[in-house]
Amino acid sequence: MKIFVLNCGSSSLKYQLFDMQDESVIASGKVERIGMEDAILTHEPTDKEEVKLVTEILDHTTAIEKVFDFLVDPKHGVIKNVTEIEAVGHRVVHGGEVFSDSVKVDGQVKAAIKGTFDLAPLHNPANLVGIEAVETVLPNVPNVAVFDTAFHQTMPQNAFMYALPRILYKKHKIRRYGFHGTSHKYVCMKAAEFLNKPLEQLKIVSCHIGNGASVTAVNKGQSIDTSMGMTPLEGLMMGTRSGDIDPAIIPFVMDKEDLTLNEVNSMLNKHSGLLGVSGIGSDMRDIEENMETNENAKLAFDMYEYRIRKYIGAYAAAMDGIDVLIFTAGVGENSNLLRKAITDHLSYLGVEIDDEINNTRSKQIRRISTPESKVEVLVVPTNEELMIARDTLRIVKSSK
Ligand SMILES: Nc1ncnc2c1ncn2[C@@H]1O[C@H](COP(=O)(O)OP(=O)(O)O)[C@@H](O)[C@H]1O
Ligand SMILES: CC(=O)OP(=O)(O)O
Ligand SMILES: [Mg+2]
Repeated sequence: MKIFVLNCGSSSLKYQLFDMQDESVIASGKVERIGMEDAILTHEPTDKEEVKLVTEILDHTTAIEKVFDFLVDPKHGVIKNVTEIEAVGHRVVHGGEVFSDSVKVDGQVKAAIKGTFDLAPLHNPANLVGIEAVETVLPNVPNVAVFDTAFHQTMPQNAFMYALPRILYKKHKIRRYGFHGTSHKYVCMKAAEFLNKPLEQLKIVSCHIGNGASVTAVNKGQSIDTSMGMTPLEGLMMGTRSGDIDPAIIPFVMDKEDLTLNEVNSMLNKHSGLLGVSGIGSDMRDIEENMETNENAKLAFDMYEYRIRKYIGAYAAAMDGIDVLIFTAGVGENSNLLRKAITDHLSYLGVEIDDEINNTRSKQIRRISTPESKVEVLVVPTNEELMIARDTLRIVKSSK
């Protein structure tokens, strides 16, 4: 069965086409700058040459039509007809309290996704547009929604409630939800497999450190706490997001700088984090390159690392110990410097890493701790798209 996976952002989309017989990727790609005259579509067929198209793409439906054109293109295509696609899986960032598992999309599901627009204004509208665009282009194919929040629905109340007046939870569902669940779930499963131990026996701290970043405490296979909250802004310092701050700063800055709600939201989500502190950029590679000579870059790195380390300590406390520490996503998989800086300060937990292995680049799952280390420290490449494809297959099969 061929399954198409779509991850729609507000101005971009990423896709992968899988052959589920052996879970191989037939093609992948992305469309950036949707809404502009010079949008960029990059299509990467596994067995053919990559192709880039710069053209006007004003909305997601057009973007998806163009992607499907490439999938069947005589030169760059990988399938004869789009009808070969039997199901489509969508990353939906916010599932609110309604969804604790992936679901087949119908009118009710779409209404529920709409109902969470307020909780994830940057992500969910784009995700729904993606679903509706596929419905237009492939009207008879089942769509499955896979939620970032689903894995965290096992969090206990003491972890997910904010110490705010209770009425706000009742009226507006203001609580912590957590994100990157698909990734945290995948890497924990992979780690247990790699260690040849049942997931149900492990206390895992999973660090998904990408552009967006979150740490999750996974006890016996279940998420019991995570650093992101009602929105993907809480917790760690990120590429452009502030993470935890004193909430009193918001009205203070609005008053002093005469900022509107939109402006302060944009400051916290798009102009803070590594970018805001370093003044250089949001990409960890740029921070690392400048860290020796630029003290703001050094400070940004130190703050970033310190926050992750504090959350690891907090989650060791939450689970009364830790057996496995996982690093994943763009920064977590690639930055040996960051992993070293964090783990050097975890000796109180019995963490010890092998510098040589940590410094070796690889795309494979690997152990970077020494045989003496009391905690297994692993680098696990994440694969949210594969997880979405698997869930899509499971849901489509079970609904037949
Ligand atoms: N070699 C590297 N060293 C340090 N950071 C890296 C390296 N390669 C990629 N990154 C970081 O990974 C980030 C992207 O991570 P990714 O998980 O792809 O994010 P997202 O899915 O949220 O866009 C980039 O912003 C960059 O900072
Ligand atoms: C939820 C979230 O932060 O996603 P991303 O890392 O893709 O920005
Ligand atoms: Mg990501």
